[in-house]
Amino acid sequence: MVQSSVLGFPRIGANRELKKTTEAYWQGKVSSEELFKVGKEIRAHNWKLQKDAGVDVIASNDFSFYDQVLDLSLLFNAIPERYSKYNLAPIDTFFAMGRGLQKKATETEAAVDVTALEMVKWFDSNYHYVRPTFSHSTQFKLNGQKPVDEYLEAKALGVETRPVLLGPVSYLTLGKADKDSLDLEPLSLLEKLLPVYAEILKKLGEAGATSVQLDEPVLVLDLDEKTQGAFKTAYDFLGTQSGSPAITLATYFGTVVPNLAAIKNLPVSSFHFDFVRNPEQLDDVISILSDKQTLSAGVVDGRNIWKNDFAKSSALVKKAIEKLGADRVTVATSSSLLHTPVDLESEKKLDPVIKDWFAFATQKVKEIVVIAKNISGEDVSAELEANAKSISERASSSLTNNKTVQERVGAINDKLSQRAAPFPERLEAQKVFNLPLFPTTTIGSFPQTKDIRVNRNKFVKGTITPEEYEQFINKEIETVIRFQEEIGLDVLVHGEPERNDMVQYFGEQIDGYTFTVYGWVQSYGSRYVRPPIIVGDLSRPKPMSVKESVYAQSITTKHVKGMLTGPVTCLRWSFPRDDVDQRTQAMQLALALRDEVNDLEAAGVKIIQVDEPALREGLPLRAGDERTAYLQWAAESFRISTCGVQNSTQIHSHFCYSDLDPNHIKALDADVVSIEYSKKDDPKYISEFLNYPNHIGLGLFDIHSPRVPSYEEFNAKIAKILESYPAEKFWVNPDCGLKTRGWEETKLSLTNMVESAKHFRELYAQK
Ligand code: MET
Ligand SMILES: [Zn+2]
Repeated sequence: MVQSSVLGFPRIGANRELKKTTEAYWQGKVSSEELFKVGKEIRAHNWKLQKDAGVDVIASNDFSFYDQVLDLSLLFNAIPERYSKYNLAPIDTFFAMGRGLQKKATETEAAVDVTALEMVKWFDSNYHYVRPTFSHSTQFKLNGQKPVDEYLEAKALGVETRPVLLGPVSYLTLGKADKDSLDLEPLSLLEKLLPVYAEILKKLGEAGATSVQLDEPVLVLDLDEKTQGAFKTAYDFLGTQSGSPAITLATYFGTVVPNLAAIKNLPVSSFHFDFVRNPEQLDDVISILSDKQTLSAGVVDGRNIWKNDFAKSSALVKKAIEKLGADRVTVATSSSLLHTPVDLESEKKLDPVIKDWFAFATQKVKEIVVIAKNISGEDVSAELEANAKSISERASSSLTNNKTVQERVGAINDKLSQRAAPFPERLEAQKVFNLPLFPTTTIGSFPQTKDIRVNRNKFVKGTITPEEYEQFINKEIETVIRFQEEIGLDVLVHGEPERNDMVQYFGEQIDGYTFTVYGWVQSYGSRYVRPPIIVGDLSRPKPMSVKESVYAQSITTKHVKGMLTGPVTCLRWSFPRDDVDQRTQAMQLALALRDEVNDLEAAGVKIIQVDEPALREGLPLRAGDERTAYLQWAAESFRISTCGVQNSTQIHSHFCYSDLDPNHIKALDADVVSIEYSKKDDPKYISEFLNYPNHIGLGLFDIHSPRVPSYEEFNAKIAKILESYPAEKFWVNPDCGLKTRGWEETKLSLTNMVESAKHFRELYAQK
């Protein structure tokens, strides 16, 4: 029998139970016991679901209350002193590291005030992990034993699992040196870290685990020699400890071929590779297996929602079996299913024709089992037949093709992606805005209050009329406008109250998209997104955002910035088609957005921001032709969206939560960009932006945290930046939109920020 394996299951719960309970815990409404209970229920549910489906290898320790990388930092005691010094309960230290904590002193407890650790995109996905942060004083030791506890918890339920942990080389490589230890090379800590890994593996062995999955996703990146060499050091050590479970070394999201030398001859029992992304690596990876090593073949996509093509997957697995024998091959998901929604069955509103093309996590679990059965010669002919029918119906469906759109994309020429004049000339034309030095602005969204959500739901359900809803939205816009006027912001926004999500809102107005009701996927912590699904060719039947921006502009004499989501971000934060290349989908979106930008301008909105926070995340993981091509079409699609305007119209763009390369941003030729910066605090980062030719706002406070930075803190930050950064290019803004924040902290933070900008304006006026 060929075995089946799932590398990890979504942990948010079928009804987002995790989010509800974690947020209630943060608000002090439920106890930690209640929180732990809900975590336990979700885990039990997930394990049982997989066991009932017939999966042979089920993961444990794939659960986390915030992030699995942060779990490891806690487990290994990589806790910077600024968190540990408060002696909080472990779960509170954990959350403080993930999201910061600010608490007034009480009679029994001291005040707490600490910012979060940096949060970064997980490879090329929209999941964010909390970056491990090391200093010279980091003392690795076991702090609790979460993987063991969860293994035993599953065992007690009658489910034998394979615990999963991020492997040591990836854990260190994905981390960084803390501010006080900038000369520290994370990988230099390997020798210190390995004994602690060995200790937890040994404990797992003692608890009865026969195998563990160690994820080493950095193997799909370009690695220097030192990092390549670290695999040998790490696994020669971990793979030869007596009493430790057998190791499956797993990679995903790309090809491992350029790094094969680094993992050849390692004493591990098994390798897992992603054959959804890179089926062509099969022969090469098989060639490094020793006689006893087994192969876990990732053939069901952990990153998308399309139904698996059983014929194709079976063919690949059979090819592997021909070389290795059936007892040495496992059928697996390509990666953890963390990146897919939980259950397609919850979707009652989807067009049944389209629904038949999809598989969510629960369905993917079943797919794995069917493929394994098929290969083992069990009779699954009914499933195979239904699958083949669904695949061929989608391929020939009229729902996916729009000739007009295809022709318009075919007619794209260079002129479409060039502003009429270069930046210096545009800057002159944009003096009409009469902005002060250090102009202040925000990134677009303001707090999405309960009131907003309630009214939106009423509107969706039809219990209030479109007119009533519009009135409600206008009232919200007015509140946001008045507040910004009051504190003296320079470029105002309408606050985006009408948007449930920055991609979904536009997707819903673009033909070719479809939507789920329960298709939530974790983005970070308790923040989940519901990516819309690109099913067919994309076009915009009518304006999407003009009404709200025009209303906002009509009630103020200050400049209001129109807000749009860029083509790359729309693409990246959707589930894309797998039958058309990404460039084509980006171009279709670019043309739809170009019409929108031009409509905004014609309606009198002369400052327009097109957000591209996902630009970096889309970058192919390895240098090479694919990456060069991506950078080219990504920038081109942004410029197609934004280059149809007058020189005097000011185009802004915004980027967040990724390590940005100024060259990628430069290619967009936006007049002003705002980038996340508050947690970077790294002089190297700012120096990279020194030569950025256009204007730039470095984010001054973390919007993921309720913490309010003081006026003095803003002053210190700005002063530090201005030590090297040219004043005339510098905009003042937060890291990102404020939609996840409450009004109280928003008011205080923005007021302090604006006051600080005014302070520097005065200082510079005297110069
Ligand atoms: C993740 S980037 C968000 C940009 C958007 N305009 C907002 O303010 O929410
Ligand atoms: Zn942002």
